[in-house]
Amino acid sequence: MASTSTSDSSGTASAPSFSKPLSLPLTSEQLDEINAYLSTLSPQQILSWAIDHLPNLFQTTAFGLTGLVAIDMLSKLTESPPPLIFIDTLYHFQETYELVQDVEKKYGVKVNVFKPDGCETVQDFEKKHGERFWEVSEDAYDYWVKVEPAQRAYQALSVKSVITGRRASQGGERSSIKPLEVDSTGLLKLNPLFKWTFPLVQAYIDENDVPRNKLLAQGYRSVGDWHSTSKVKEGEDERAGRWKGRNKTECGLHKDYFSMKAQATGV
Ligand SMILES: Nc1ncnc2c1ncn2[C@@H]1O[C@H](COP(=O)(O)OS(=O)(=O)O)[C@@H](OP(=O)(O)O)[C@H]1O
Repeated sequence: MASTSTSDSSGTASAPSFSKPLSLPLTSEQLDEINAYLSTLSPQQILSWAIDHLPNLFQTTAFGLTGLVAIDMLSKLTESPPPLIFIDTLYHFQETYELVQDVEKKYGVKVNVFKPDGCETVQDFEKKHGERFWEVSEDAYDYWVKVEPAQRAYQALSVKSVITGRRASQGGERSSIKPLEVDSTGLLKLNPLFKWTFPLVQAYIDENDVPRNKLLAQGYRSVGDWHSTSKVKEGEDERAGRWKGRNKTECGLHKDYFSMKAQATGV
């Protein structure tokens, strides 16, 4: 797949012209070229480019503020925004489940919900894995509540590309995040707000009256499972309330699938 580049009159931005949708797999040169271009764009422009270029595109979201900004932007860019994927770990706060309904109602977008394998309720999950399984093995817990259901979702829906809500200013492993990534399974991951800071995200949410998690008004900032999410103090990092006091900053969804699977299943 050859690409041609076009420069505007100022000579600053160079738009690689790839097939629509992109044909996969991308070479590392193509990925670099795309990232160099996307890095010059606004989140809305990145999302428009994604709608045109990314095959079988979905948005994976836990309805965090960043994902909500993307949902709102997409609703203003296209009549048929990418469908959503929500991995229901069964341990979300009630307020998160209410937010899912608020978003469905306001935007009329389809939410594909995937739960841990063979489980409809927490009781089902605890029958299989025991109570407080996250205290037994964090990695195995992450695999069975998020990584495996996500992989099942991608296969069931023939997903080739997802929009995520990760940003560089969230720090840790995200500090050097690029607009477009290819994971070890070949899935394309687009991070349209990779450059935005928390205040920018918050201002967009307020200015556009985007529905948000009611827990935010109580001092929470980043919301995951109830047993690993706490409030943050003024001046603390936005993700400081996730796995507080533990040496952990990621839920496994954005780690290498094959090593997560091997750790949890031995295969
Ligand atoms: N449960 C679930 N279902 C679907 N997608 C999910 C889920 N958890 C995380 N994500 C995706 O990862 C983005 C970052 O989430 P977080 O900052 O909460 O971190 S973490 O992934 O939980 O470690 C998150 O961004 P948002 O869209 O802002 O929520 C999603 O793109």
